[in-house]
Amino acid sequence: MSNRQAEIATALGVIAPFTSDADVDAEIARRIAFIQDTLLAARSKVLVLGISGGVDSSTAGRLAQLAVEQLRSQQQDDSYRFVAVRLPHNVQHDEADAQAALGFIAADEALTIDIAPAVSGLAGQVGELGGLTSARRDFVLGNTKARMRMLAQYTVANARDGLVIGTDHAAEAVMGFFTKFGDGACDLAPLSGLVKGQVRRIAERLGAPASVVGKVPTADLEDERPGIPDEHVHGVTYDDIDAFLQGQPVEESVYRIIVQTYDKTQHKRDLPLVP
Ligand SMILES: NC(=O)c1ccc[n+]([C@@H]2O[C@H](COP(=O)([O-])OP(=O)(O)OC[C@H]3O[C@@H](n4cnc5c(N)ncnc54)[C@H](O)[C@@H]3O)[C@@H](O)[C@H]2O)c1
Ligand SMILES: Nc1ncnc2c1ncn2[C@@H]1O[C@H](COP(=O)(O)O)[C@@H](O)[C@H]1O
Ligand SMILES: O=P(O)(O)OP(=O)(O)O
Ligand SMILES: [Mg+2]
Repeated sequence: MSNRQAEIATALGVIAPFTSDADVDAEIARRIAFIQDTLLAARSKVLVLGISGGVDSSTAGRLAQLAVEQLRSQQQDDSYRFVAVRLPHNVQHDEADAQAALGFIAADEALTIDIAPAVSGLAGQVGELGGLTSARRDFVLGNTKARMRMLAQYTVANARDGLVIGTDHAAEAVMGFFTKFGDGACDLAPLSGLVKGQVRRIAERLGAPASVVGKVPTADLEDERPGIPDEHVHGVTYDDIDAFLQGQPVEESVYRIIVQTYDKTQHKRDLPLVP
């Protein structure tokens, strides 16, 4: 393992590879306890999370649901709740996958908020967008969609005195693959420090259907190119990223892409710059 690999893995809190189902179970229990401790410390009883149909939000959502179910029984208090939020932009092209995710999570409550009217309302007021090519405008509005989802989740959380869950983990964090103050904004991030394969392993162990466990990761932010796989954008695979983070040898080109991307996106993992 190179010094940079070790330094980055440490900075992102990457945990040791799982060697058995017992390791996976222990990690599930630790993360459920983290969610519970966070709620108790914040004196909050409600968790809110957007469910896209991807494996990350499915896993974080199921952990949240299990956390509140246990709290209800431990605290003898029925007001602990998990609210799953569908946040399509108009009609989501893979809505069936999102419904399968909701079926697996079995949330106390499921809401749907279409973000399209808010996104187009804002876009109509921003003159700068008119001067962009259609592809560039679509990309810029992709980040606006991620931020609108953040606004929707915080609006629900504010109304319910709840906390917003984020789904960032080490394999996304290292690539800065989130919209700053969009899906990167949250109150607690229970998947932190996991690599992508570990998220899938946890999902599987929690009983997620194979279609959810094996769902191709996508930010799905662009209207003109729905469902672009993250790996096409990264230029490296999640297996490559996981291997890098777990200190295994990787191709020179993979190493270079990951380290360069990590350095370029450092501002997203830091607090805002101050004088
Ligand atoms: N799978 C996912 O989780 C996911 C989700 C959303 C977006 N994405 C991808 O992530 C990317 C989004 O990131 P982005 O970079 O386009 O938009 P972004 O808005 O997240 O980050 C860019 C913004 O960061 C600020 N910034 C840029 N350089 C800075 C610096 N050196 N110091 C301080 N601030 C700086 C500027 O405000 C800039 O507009 C896209 O590739 C998108 O597809 C992935
Ligand atoms: N379409 C969506 N509906 C609800 N929640 C969503 C949707 N798309 C994204 N989200 C939330 O954002 C995070 C990050 O998604 P990435 O695929 O990693 O970009 C996701 O886990 C949902 O919580
Ligand atoms: O965050 P999600 O649930 O959309 O998962 P993925 O990042 O794999 O698309
Ligand atoms: Mg996704």
